[in-house]
Amino acid sequence: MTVSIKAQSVGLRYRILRPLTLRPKDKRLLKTGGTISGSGRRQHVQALEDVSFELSAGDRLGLVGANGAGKTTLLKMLYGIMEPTSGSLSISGRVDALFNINLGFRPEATGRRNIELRGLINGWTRRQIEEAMPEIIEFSELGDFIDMPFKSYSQGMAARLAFSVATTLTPEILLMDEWIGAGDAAFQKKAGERMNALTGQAGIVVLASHNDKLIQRVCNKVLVLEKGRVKKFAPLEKKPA
Ligand SMILES: Nc1ncnc2c1ncn2[C@@H]1O[C@H](COP(=O)(O)OP(=O)(O)OP(=O)(O)O)[C@@H](O)[C@H]1O
Repeated sequence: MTVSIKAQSVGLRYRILRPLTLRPKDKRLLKTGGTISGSGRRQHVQALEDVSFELSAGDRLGLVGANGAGKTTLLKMLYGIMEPTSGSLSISGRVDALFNINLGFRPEATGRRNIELRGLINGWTRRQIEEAMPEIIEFSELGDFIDMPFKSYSQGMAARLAFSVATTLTPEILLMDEWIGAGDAAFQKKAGERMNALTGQAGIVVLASHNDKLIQRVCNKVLVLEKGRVKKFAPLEKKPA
């Protein structure tokens, strides 16, 4: 099976029930967020509208846009947490996501124990986990900290652990949020190389970030969202280093 993502005129509308207010609407055009509509208590936010793009094996997409432009909403849809309310989205390939570094990690458990737990949650066998363990620990470069509780890790150390676990047994489609920027320059370089390897093995990476340099380094395509609409979807020219 070939790995691919195809979004055709995808839209997503959040429904909101808000308390009644007599306060007049703020008519100023805001730069952030989708479009609010509706009347009375029943309102909705159009977070994505008419979003179309196609990705195939080997693509590394950078998802960019201002706060509230719809990046997280799109990632959640690609992950299958939410269905589009209009248009169609078809995805072939096993999807894995790294949205929030701390999500799913137990603060009191050691890094090593957390690797086991993550593995079990993701459906690995104990044997697979045992076999992958040395590589995960080595890639994370956490050294003796691997046997310290997760809560004693810095954000960057947590990012190293999360990334190492998620990419050692390679997913076909990897979705990621800004957090990868938490790693230091050396780790980001290594992570970038691993993402290249992953897409080299016919995978797809989608990375939402406000960090232009990171997107430039890691991605080959960019999707710019503005208030839920596609402003640009284009190949990314590699700038000379
Ligand atoms: N659960 C929700 N209910 C209602 N509206 C929501 C919900 N989640 C997000 N939105 C709205 O959808 C729009 C897009 O939000 P989203 O989180 O996708 O943006 P983003 O591009 O990831 O922003 P940021 O850069 O700030 O993380 C915003 O207008 C936001 O207010």
